[in-house]
Amino acid sequence: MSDTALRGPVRIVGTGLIGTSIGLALARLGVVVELVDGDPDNALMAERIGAGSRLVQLEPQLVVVAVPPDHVGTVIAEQLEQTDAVVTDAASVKGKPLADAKALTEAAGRASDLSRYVGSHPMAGSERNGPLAGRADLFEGATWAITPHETSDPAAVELVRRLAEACGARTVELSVPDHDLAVARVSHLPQLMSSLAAGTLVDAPTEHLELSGQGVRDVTRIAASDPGMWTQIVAANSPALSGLLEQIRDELDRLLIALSKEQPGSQSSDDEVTAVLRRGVSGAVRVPGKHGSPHIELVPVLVTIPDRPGQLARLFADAAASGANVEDLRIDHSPGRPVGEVELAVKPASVEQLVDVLTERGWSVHR
Ligand SMILES: NC(=O)C1=CN([C@@H]2O[C@H](COP(=O)(O)OP(=O)(O)OC[C@H]3O[C@@H](n4cnc5c(N)ncnc54)[C@H](O)[C@@H]3O)[C@@H](O)[C@H]2O)C=CC1
Ligand SMILES: O=C(O)C(=O)Cc1ccc(O)cc1
Repeated sequence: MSDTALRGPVRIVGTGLIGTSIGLALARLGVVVELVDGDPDNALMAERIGAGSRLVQLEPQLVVVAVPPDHVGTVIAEQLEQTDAVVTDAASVKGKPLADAKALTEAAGRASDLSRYVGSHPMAGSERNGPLAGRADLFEGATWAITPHETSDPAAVELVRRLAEACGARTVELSVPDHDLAVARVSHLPQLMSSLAAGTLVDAPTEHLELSGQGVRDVTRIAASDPGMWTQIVAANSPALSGLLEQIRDELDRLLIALSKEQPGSQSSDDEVTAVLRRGVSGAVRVPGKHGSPHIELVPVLVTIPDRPGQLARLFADAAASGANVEDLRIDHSPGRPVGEVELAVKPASVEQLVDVLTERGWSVHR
């Protein structure tokens, strides 16, 4: 294999959130996309929303496996056997699919097929699943990990890189074990922490929940993710995750001991709490900013907006008129309340100008 241009056809096996999003991104570039799914309704739905076609007569150049982690290795081995295509997958964990595919190809006496397989993992998604959650721009500006193994053909690696770039992502190449350690930290542990925090709300009285603000919404958003899928991800990455969970357990133990031994407010109990909070600040500033760029300090500017049609459009027009670039945006709106709160995040140099222009134009602004 020497031609590494992405020409298609691309066969997508698993037309849920990720498969459909990849199909939509490629189809809009004119690449022929074939859609395959164990659930015929999902393939039909993906076809209807323009992610490709269920019937493509041509042999695929590339197969993308986007099924739940437990099934990925089997589908990779099947596709390596049934086609001459390069095969990649999108699974959230890379060690288990590779081990499963390796065992199956070796058992079939076809170990050399594995040179056409290169693992990959788009680092974008959502707490929703299924084809209707798919979006052509899901991977725009996202990072996409590429995880070649020992016998991956360099030309196959290049083709998978072209796939990620065609979807608008920037690629990062790393080994399979490194990938699994990294995602344990930046994705799998955060998922479990979100689920644990949200779990404490199950029995909370309604009047407690009514006090919910943006903090609890941020922390619990991904707790709504599919438990079936995440059980598979967590099980497949258990060694890397166990180490991190032990670290958290030790910190929780120290915190609990400090809180139980001391009267609240006493010096050593406060020191332990402050240490936990300070470590959190130091960790949070290390999370890179959007598009994989280094973290930049942004300043939130809060604007109260009336809950009436057209108010957001007017706010954005006024923000644009100030010359400030809105780097990030959050809307906090509780149903039933007559106003919402919009947080515009801007670079420090733009704050003054933004606040002045919005105030002049009658907005209620606070920092
Ligand atoms: N949900 C997310 O945010 C992200 C998920 N991923 C990974 O992408 C993969 C797909 O995840 P989603 O799209 O979220 O799941 P999904 O649940 O939306 O879609 C999975 C699809 O695979 C189909 N499927 C299941 N087993 C199959 C088989 N053996 N053969 C053919 N089709 C089969 C299902 O019918 C379904 O349509 C998973 O491996 C996941 O770890 C990667 C990045 C982000
Ligand atoms: O919704 C979010 O913020 C996510 O982080 C989605 C996500 C889920 C699983 C992955 O393997 C990668 C990304």
